[in-house]
Amino acid sequence: MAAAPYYPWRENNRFELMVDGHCFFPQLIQAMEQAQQTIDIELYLVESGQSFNRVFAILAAAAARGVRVRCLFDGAGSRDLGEEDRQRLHESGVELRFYNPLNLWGGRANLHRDHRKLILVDDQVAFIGGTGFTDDFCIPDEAGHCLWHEQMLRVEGPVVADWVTVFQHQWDATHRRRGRPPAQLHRVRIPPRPEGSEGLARVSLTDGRTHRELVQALLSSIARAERKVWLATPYFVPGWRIRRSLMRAARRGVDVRLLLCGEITDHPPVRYAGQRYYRRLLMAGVRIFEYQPRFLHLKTVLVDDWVSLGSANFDRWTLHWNLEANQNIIDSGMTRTVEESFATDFAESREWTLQDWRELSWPHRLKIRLWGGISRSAMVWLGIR
Ligand SMILES: O=P(O)(O)OC[C@H](O)CO
Repeated sequence: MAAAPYYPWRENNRFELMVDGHCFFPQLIQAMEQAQQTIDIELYLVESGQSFNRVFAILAAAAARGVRVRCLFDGAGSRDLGEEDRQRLHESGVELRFYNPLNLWGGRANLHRDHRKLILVDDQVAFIGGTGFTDDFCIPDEAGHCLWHEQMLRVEGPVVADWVTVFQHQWDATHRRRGRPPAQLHRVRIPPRPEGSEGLARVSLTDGRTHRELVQALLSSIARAERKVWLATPYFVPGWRIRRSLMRAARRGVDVRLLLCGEITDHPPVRYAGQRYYRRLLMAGVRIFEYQPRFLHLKTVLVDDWVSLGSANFDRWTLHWNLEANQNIIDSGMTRTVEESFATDFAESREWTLQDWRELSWPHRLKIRLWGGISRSAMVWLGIR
């Protein structure tokens, strides 16, 4: 059995947190414009539109000046990337691969998705986070806001070499997809927390078929939490282990807060399905905030001074099926920045109380029961624990 990938902590890295498309999209564009050797992109959501047109122009120009440009897009997440756009990528010299294209006869195999979001430039700079190349993420409205509230991380330093390995591995694996070995889940040894508090970074992954190291790392951090566990996700349907660890931490006095989406969401049923956990979480002392201004799409966790940011929603569904990638960080500057970002978002959120739960309207309760029941049945039917 092939060993699951294992990435140690690396020292001397530099980070920059970029909040929302109006901030990170121009930086992504600029980095790709300046590429001299390689641009490697692994993304879930990619669709035709203004943002793709801008990216295409940069990639085509890069390929024309001799930069090796590789795009690995998920076959489902990129279904709205038009045929013309695919064609012009090919024609401009960009190497293009699709992870697990949807197949009418594929059955459950269609559910395995590459959900990672990773952009590498010259093997020197990595961008990791939750974005795709869609207008909702990248193109601001007249008020200067992008519809989806998102974070991306710019990383430089030794850990980038690990991201290069991650991309290369998936690029090769996608090419020889046929005849994959059967799924076999195993535990991965989590490297111990290193000494120090600056510039430390580690690649953390899940491959739903073989390992969920990213979740193991989260659970082990929460189990050791002393002060705070703040977790942001747009799709909050976690498994019982994560719910239990959050409640245990809250009961022992840790400040546990969830930052979730409010009514502005692309999947209202998922929000209702997750709300069925609110009562027990609130009773355990977990504070729940629903972000109001826009669609909150962040996937960020802060446990004391440990930060994890990337593609993982920590919901049962995607952890079971997907490839996910997060950057785990210990760095005092990043801790402060992430803390401030959470504080800003909490201030723009509605906080739930047990009183709110008791006073919920019956139509709302009905939706929670309906979508909660459907979600539970789907998990049982698909054998998701
Ligand atoms: O899967 P995410 O978290 O990248 O979000 C994309 C949505 O699934 C699109 O509906």
